[in-house]
Order: sequence, then C-alpha cells, then structure tokens
Amino acid sequence: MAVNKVNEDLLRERARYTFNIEELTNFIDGGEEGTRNRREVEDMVIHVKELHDEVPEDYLSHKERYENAVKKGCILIDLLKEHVLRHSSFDAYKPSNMYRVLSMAKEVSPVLLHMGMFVPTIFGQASAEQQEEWLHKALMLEIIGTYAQTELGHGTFLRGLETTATYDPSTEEFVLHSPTLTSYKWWPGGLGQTANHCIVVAQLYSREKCYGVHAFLVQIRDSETHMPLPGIKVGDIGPKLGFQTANNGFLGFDHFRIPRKNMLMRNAQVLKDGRYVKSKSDKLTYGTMMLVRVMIVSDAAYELSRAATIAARYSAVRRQSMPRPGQPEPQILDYVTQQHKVFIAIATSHALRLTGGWLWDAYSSLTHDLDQGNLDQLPELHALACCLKAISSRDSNSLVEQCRMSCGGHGYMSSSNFPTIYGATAATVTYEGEYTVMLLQTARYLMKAWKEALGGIVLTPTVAYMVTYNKAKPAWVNTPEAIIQGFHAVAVGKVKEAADGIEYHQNSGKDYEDAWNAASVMLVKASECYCRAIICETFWKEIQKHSRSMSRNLAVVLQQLSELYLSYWVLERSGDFFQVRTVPLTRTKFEFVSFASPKCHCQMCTGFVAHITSVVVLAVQVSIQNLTLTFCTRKRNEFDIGSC
Ligand SMILES: CCCCCCCCCCCCC/C=C/C(=O)SCCNC(=O)CCNC(=O)[C@H](O)C(C)(C)COP(=O)(O)OP(=O)(O)OC[C@H]1O[C@@H](n2cnc3c(N)ncnc32)[C@H](O)[C@@H]1OP(=O)(O)O
Ligand SMILES: Cc1cc2nc3c(=O)[nH]c(=O)nc-3n(C[C@H](O)[C@H](O)[C@H](O)COP(=O)(O)OP(=O)(O)OC[C@H]3O[C@@H](n4cnc5c(N)ncnc54)[C@H](O)[C@@H]3O)c2cc1C
Repeated sequence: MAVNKVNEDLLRERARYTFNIEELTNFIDGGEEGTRNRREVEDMVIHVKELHDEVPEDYLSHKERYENAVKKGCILIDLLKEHVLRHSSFDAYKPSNMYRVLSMAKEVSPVLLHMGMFVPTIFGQASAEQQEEWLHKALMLEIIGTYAQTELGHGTFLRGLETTATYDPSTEEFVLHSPTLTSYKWWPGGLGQTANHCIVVAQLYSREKCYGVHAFLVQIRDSETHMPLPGIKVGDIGPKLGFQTANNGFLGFDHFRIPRKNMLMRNAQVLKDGRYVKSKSDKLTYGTMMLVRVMIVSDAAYELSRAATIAARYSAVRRQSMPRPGQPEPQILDYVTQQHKVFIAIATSHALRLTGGWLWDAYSSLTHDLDQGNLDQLPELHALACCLKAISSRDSNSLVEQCRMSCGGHGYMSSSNFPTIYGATAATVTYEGEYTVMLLQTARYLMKAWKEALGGIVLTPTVAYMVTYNKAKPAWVNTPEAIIQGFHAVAVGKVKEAADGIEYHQNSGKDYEDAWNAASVMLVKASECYCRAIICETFWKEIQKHSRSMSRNLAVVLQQLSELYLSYWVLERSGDFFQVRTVPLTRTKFEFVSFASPKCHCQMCTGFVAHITSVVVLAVQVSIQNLTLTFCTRKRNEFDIGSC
C-alpha cells in the first residue's frame, strides 16, 4: 500500500522553524499536562477504524448520517469511559473533556447539547438535592438531555416565550402546555430523535400570577421504548445550512404534567402550597447562556485554528503561476496577498484563544462570587460575554471563509473540511444569542457606564478608561500600547457618539425606546469598538505575560503575531482612528497621517513593515485536536501592507 509521502515543500518549510515546536504546543494546550491529556485522547481515538468513514458523509442519507453520528458518539464515549478506568489522569466526566472527545468526530454530535447545555444547567441551576438525583445519571449518559428554550415564535425575546408551566397545588405538579403553534420549542439540539429528557424554559404561573421564565427538567421520551410520552409532540426540524447531525428538533406539550420537584430550584422555588420564593436575581435563570457564550469564544478560536492550519498548509504546498518566465511556479505562500489572507487568521486564532481563557477566568471568579451571594460583577460579565461571543464567532466565521477562499477550488471540496467548519462557525454567530442582539445588550451596559463616567464615578475595569479619555486625549507614542490606547479612544468616541445620538433623538421628541432604536446602528458600532479594544489589549498583555516564561525565539514569533493583529485592525478601522483627535505631544507628534500614503512616518508603520519583511511563514503540522503551528521563519519579499 502506498505510504503517504509528505510533500517536499512542506518538509522544507518545517525544517526552517526557529523555535521549539513542543513549547508552542504546550502553550496552545495550556501547559504540558494539557498536551499530555490531548495526546492521550487522540491516541485513543485515531486508530479506531469505525471512526473513519468509508463513504463521504455527504453521500449518505439524512438518516444514515444521523445514525453514523450516533454510532461515533457512542464509540467515543465508551472509549472515554474505558480510558478513565485505565488512567485516572483524565477526568472524563468533565463536560469540557467529554465535549473535546465528542468533537473529534467530523459530524456534530447529537449529544452536543447534552454536554454543552443540559449538564451545565444541572450544575448551575439545580439544587443540591436535584443534582444528587440527576447529575450522575446525566454524566453517565443514563439520561440524555437537551436545552429547550427557543420557540418557533421567539428566540431572542425570552420574556416573550409562550410555553406555560402552571402549578397545581392539589397534585403538587406543574402542567406544561404549548398554547399556540408559535409556542412550540424549535431548534434544541438532540431533540429530533436523541434526547429523552430536556431543560424546558417556560413562563411559570402559580396562584394565577406569572413569575416569568424559569427552567424545568422534563422527561419527554420513555426510558425503555424511547417513544414520546403521552402529551408530547416531538420530531426533527429538517435540513439546515450545516449542523446536519445535531438533530435539532421541535417539541410541543399538551397539558403535560411533571412533579413540582422538577422545577430547577437553586435560585427560585415554588413551595408545595404554591407560594413563590424569588431568586436573588431573575437573571440567574439565564446563567447557562452566559456560560455557553463564554465557552463559545474558545470554541470560535479552535474552529478558526483548524481552518488556518488547512489554509497555511495548502499555501505551502500549492504552486501556481509564473511571475518570471522560465522559473518554477512559486508556492502561493510567496504571494503577499496570500499571506495577508492567512496570517491574520493565525493571529486571530491565538488572540481569541487567549481572550477566551481570560474571559473563562473572569467567569469562574463570578460563579464563585455568585455562590457567596455577590452579584456585583454580573452586569459587566454579561456585557463582556455578549460582545465577545458575538465578535469572536463573527470573526471566526468570516476568517474561516477567507481561509476557504485562499485555497481556491480545492477549498470548495467537502474533503477540505472547510464546509463543515464553516457550517459550525456560521451557526455560532446566531445561536446562544444573535450577533446584533448581543452587541445591543453590551451597548446597554456601555450607555450606563458612559453616564457614570461623565459623573466621574469609578467604573468597572473594562470601561475604567472612559473617565480619563473623557477628560483629555492621551499623549500617544508609537508603540503597541499606543495602538491599544488608540482603540480605547476610538471606543470612547463611539460610545459618546451613540449617547449623543440617543440624546439628539430624544431632544427631537422621540421617547427613549424610539431614540434607542434610531441610534441602534451607532450603539452596535460602539459595542464592536469596545470589544475590539478588549481583544487587542488582552492579546497583547497575555503575550507579554507569557513571554516572560518562554524561550526568546517563541516569544518573538508570538509578539509578531500580536503586533500583526493590532496593526491589521488599525488598518481595518483607520477611519475611526482618523476621527480621534490627537493633542500636541511633549515628546513626538503622533499623527495618523495616512496608512495609505508612503509618507506615513509613524514608527509603528515603518517598524511593522520591517517586522514583516522577516515575516514568519508557515508549514503547519496539524494535530487532530489543536492547532500546533510549526512556524518556520524565512526571508520573504517585503510584506507591504498597502502602500505604507
Ligand atoms: C463543554 C464545553 C463546550 C465548549 C463549546 C461551546 C459550545 C457548547 C455547545 C452548545 C451548542 C449551543 C446550541 C445553541 C443553543 C441555544 O441557542 S440556547 C438559546 C439561546 N438563546 C439566547 O441566547 C436568547 C438571547 N436573548 C437573551 O439573552 C435575552 O432575551 C436578552 C436579549 C438578553 C434580553 O433580555 P430581556 O429579559 O428581554 O431583558 P432586557 O430588558 O434586555 O435586559 C434586562 C436586564 O437583564 C440583564 N440580562 C439579560 N440577560 C442577562 C444574562 N444572561 N445574564 C445577566 N444579566 C442579563 C440585562 O443586561 C438587563 O440589565 P439592565 O440593563 O441592568 O436592565
Ligand atoms: C444551529 C442552531 C442551533 C440552535 N440550538 C438551540 C438549542 O439547542 N436550544 C435553543 O433553545 N435554541 C437553539 N437555537 C436557537 C437560537 O438560540 C436562536 O436562533 C437565536 O437565539 C436567535 O433567535 P431567533 O432565531 O428567534 O432570531 P430573532 O431574534 O428573530 O432575530 C432575527 C433578526 O431580528 C433581529 N432582532 C431581534 N431582536 C432584536 C432587537 N431587540 N433589536 C434589534 N434587532 C433585533 C436580529 O438581530 C436578527 O437580525 C439554535 C439555533 C441555531 C441556528
């Protein structure tokens, strides 16, 4: 049997790397232990014949694809359980580890929602007694759940959900009902044929009063026959852009009864006699969504790293055209336009991974505070989770498409894996909070912060700069830190512009809701700029922090990627930077004269061009789970970003 010979060009590129690959691998995996864990799981999976498709999944019927995905999910989970028995080093029953194993199959797993939302909701919203009853069963997949919140008529507007849960004190039960067609649950992953339980989000009624949306754990299928229980209508919603094996379904209730104890009662409760006990904050019901939004930032980074790996590797092996007659066709990686497409995807995958880790730490600290009854950080974290989920998923999806296009026709093949990655990232822009809606949520927070800044009130960390910028423009010098300050100034400018827009519309006679709507494009822009500033600052600071404990050669390359990211976004947002006035500086005058003109004198631009002339180029070594970029540094023609 022919042995796959590694492409000569790829070998040559790989021979040029200037730093320790294992060190970079450990950095991406979050440490040596993370690499060891990942490799253990990969080694466990990669040799299992049944996980490799004989027939491309695109040639299978919808039913075959689903059955194939279920089969693979079962194999992976059995492997995981077996692995745990052999090596206690890998905590198989942590949802993130289970998720990592499930995501090794090309198809989206029909139990994704079980791991991604059903289990985390029990962790986050079930009382201790309820966790005692359900958590182990869920972790052992003795019950398989999903998260049923969205309805045919409402996905964003949760307070508009129509499914009702009415308490009957005579039987100590809730009666679940779908009063209209639009109240049918629509979308939940796994609901079509897989799940036998679900978290149902419904309007809670007790003693004729509505207490808003709450979560309930509901069995929907018979544990033995797997048939829908009486009073339950359930099925598959049909084909979609991607996610074909996620098994998204619909669910309708016809006066379906569940025990009182099936209301998730960590936060709010209904007592036997129907009395309602309020939670510390009714927003705690939304806790699972915040958790998944936080996880999505890292997930967006991971999916983008896969696409960037494919594109970089292809760019190293593909040869095309003949700029010089008689010369061999060059690698397309030699084209500056190709570098411009691919390098930002690599830099962004690192930026989002590090920002995702930073956000996860902030979320972990919040959950600790919430356990102590301290909700102070909840508003800021909600704002952060919303904008970072929106921007990371959108950036990831658009750069995945850019990577696909950089591979020409072969990028359009299913076998390139781009269509699968694109379908997964496209979904993430919409699910768990639609892009615009999330940015408007963050804008709510920014408008409040701006008002406090005007009053000189000390602000929370991620908006604290608004107080200083509101007083005087910063003295800028040409450093990455200056660019970050520039992004802060742009964000303040956009926040002020949106706040002034609302005020203008109110002064012209609109009420607040109409004024908000009239200014909403500016509000979205303000959130985008606030979020970009966070990613730029976090990426830069994380690289500075980690560089101190890594070898110099690796630190140099990662620093170049973070400078590339900063400079790329200054160029992408140069119009916003032009709007930001500078003040005469004591040291050097810093002018964004024009990035497009050869006259640009700023050190950053000249420095950036200098940097890029010895730009890292790539040969990549793909590991199944993670992007382990094998960089090699080699002289390339000057990487000229535009004409500066
Ligand atoms: C295990 C590892 C996995 C890693 C991989 C990751 C993937 C995991 C796989 C999962 C796959 C997912 C599949 C998809 C699932 C879904 O899509 S589930 C459904 C998701 N649906 C949504 O996100 C709905 C979006 N809508 C909303 O969140 C809300 O309706 C709204 C838009 C936020 C509006 O809320 P509303 O109640 O109408 O109120 P407002 O008036 O706008 O706000 C009121 C105040 O409440 C604050 N707030 C709102 N939400 C939250 C929250 N989540 N947390 C905290 N606070 C919140 C809001 O800021 C307002 O505060 P004030 O401004 O102070 O009034
Ligand atoms: C692949 C996939 C998997 C999913 N899985 C699940 C699941 O497992 N469980 C679950 O419960 N849900 C799931 N969902 C549903 C998902 O959460 C919703 O689609 C999402 O919340 C958006 O709601 P919507 O579809 O009603 O869109 P809408 O909210 O109707 O949005 C449509 C348009 O209206 C705009 N809009 C809406 N409200 C406002 C506003 N206030 N201001 C300005 N513009 C507004 C939006 O910006 C958007 O442009 C899934 C969705 C997808 C695509």
